[in-house]
Amino acid sequence: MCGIVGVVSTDQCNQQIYDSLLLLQHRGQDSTGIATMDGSVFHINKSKGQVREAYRTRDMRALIGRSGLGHVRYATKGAAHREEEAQPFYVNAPYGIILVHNGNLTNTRELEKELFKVDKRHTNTSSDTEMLLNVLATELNSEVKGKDVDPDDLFNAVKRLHSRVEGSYASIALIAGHGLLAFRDPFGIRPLVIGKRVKENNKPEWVIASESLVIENNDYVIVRDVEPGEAIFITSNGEFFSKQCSDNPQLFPCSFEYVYLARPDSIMNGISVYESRLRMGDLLAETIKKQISLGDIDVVMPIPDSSRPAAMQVARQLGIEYREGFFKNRYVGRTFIMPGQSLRKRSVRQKLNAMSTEFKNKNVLIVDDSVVRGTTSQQIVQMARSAGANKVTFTSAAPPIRYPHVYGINMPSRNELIAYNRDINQIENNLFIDKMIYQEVNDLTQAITQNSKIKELDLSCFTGKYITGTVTDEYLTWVEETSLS
Ligand SMILES: O=P(O)(O)OC[C@H]1O[C@H](OP(=O)(O)OP(=O)(O)O)[C@H](O)[C@@H]1O
Ligand SMILES: NC(=O)CC[C@H](N)C(=O)O
Ligand SMILES: [Mg+2]
Repeated sequence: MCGIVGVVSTDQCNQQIYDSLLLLQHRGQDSTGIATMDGSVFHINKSKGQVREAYRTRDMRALIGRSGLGHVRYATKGAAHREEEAQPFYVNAPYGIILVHNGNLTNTRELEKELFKVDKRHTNTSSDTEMLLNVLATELNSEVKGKDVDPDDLFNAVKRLHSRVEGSYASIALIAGHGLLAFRDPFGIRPLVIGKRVKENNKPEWVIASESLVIENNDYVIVRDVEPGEAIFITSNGEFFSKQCSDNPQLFPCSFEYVYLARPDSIMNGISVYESRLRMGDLLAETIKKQISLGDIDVVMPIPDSSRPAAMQVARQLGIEYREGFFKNRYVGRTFIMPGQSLRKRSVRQKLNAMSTEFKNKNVLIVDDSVVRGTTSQQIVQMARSAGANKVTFTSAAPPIRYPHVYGINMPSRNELIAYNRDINQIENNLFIDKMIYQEVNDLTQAITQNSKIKELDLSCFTGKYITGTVTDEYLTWVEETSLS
C-alpha cells in the first residue's frame, strides 16, 4: 500500500500536501513525492526515504501552485529504492499528466506489451504506476483528438482504462491547466475519500486522500468515499464533477487495511478502523476461550503498535490483566513495510524490547494484529523467553496468512509466509511457542463489516480467493519469481 493525497485549494497548497503525507507515513516509507500545478506548469520533487528527511525548505518553496498531489511509497512492483520509481509519474501528452497510485496491477505483462506494440508508448521503469499513467494518457488522447478536454472525456478515458487494467488502483492525477482527476478500481480494493471546506470567499476547497484522518486534520469535512469504479474531476476553480465509469462496480475493500495498514483513527468505507480492531479483539477472545483454560494465563500483552486495540479487548473479555511488557523505540518505523528481510529482522530488534519484570515466571498471552512472515513473532518470543516468561501463548487478530497478497501489499511469495504449508503444530514449533491461536475468517469478516453496508471484503491472503480474474496459479508463480523480497 501507499498513501496518496490530492488538493485543489484557493491558496498555495505545498504545506498542506507535506502535512498530509506526514499523516500518511505509516502507509509507505520507501520514497515520497509532491507535485504542484501553477497554471499549466508542474513543479515536482521526489526523493527516497521518509517525508521528514525528503524535503528541504528550498524544495518546498519551489513547489508553487494551488493544486497538487503527494505520495508515500511502499513498493510492490519495481524497485523500492530507485528514485526514478518514486511517485508521482509524469507524461507530457495529452496536456501533461502527473499521477500517483495506491495499489498493484495484476496484468502488467499484458499491459507492457500492449503499451509498446499497440500504443507505441515507451515506459522506462518496471513500475506498474508508470503503466497505469500511460494507459490513461493513451485513452485520454484518443478521446480528445485535438479539442479541449471536458469532464466527459476524462470519464470516458477512465471507463476505457477500467477495461484494460486489472488489479487494484486508487489514483489521483493532475491534468495540466485543467484540474484534478481521481478514480478507484471497480472493486474499490484500496481506499479513497473526499473532503471539502469552504472559506470566507465561499469558494470550495477539496482534498482527496487514502485515509480520512488527512481530511479531518486539515479542518475539512468528510464528504464521502470515492465509489468503486467512479471517477471525480475537480477543476482548478473548484468545480466538482463525478461519474460512475464501471459497468459492474462492486465494493470489495481490502481486509488487511483494517487489520494492519490503516491508522486506527481513520474511517474507511464508513467503518471506523479502531472499532473494527476492538471487535477483532472481542471475537478473538471467544476463540481463545474455546481453546485454552484461562486459569493458565497471567497476563495479556500487545505487540506495539498495531495490536493494541485488539489486545485490550482480549484482556477485557477474558477478564485477565492487560500489561505492556514490550517497549517500542519510537524512532524506528513500521518493520513490516521495510524493504528486504534482513532490514526487517534487524529493525524488530531495534524497535522492541522486553521488560524482564513483566515476564519473569509468568504465563503470557501475546496478541499481535497479524503474523505474516513471522519476523516479529519469532523475535518477540525469544525476547519473552530470555526475559523469563514461563508459558507463551501467541494469538493473532487475523487468520493465518497462507496466500500471497497481490493487491498492494508486499507479500508476494508463498514460501515466505509462516503459515504456508504448515499446520498449527508446525507453526508452534517454528515460533517456539506453547500454543498458537488465530482469528477465524468469519469472525474477521464480522469484526470489519458489522453495522456497515459492506457485504464483501477482499480476503485473498487468508482464503486464496482472488476477486480479479487474472490471478491464476501461473501468475502467482511468475510474481514469486520476479518480485521484491
Ligand atoms: O509476521 P511479520 O512478517 O513480522 O509481520 C507482522 C507484524 O508486522 C507488523 O508490525 P510493524 O512493526 O510493521 O508495525 P506496527 O508498529 O504498526 O505494529 C504487524 O503489526 C505485525 O506485528
Ligand atoms: N503499495 C502500493 O500502493 C504501491 C504502488 C505501486 N504498485 C508501486 O510499487 O509503486
Ligand atoms: Mg506490529
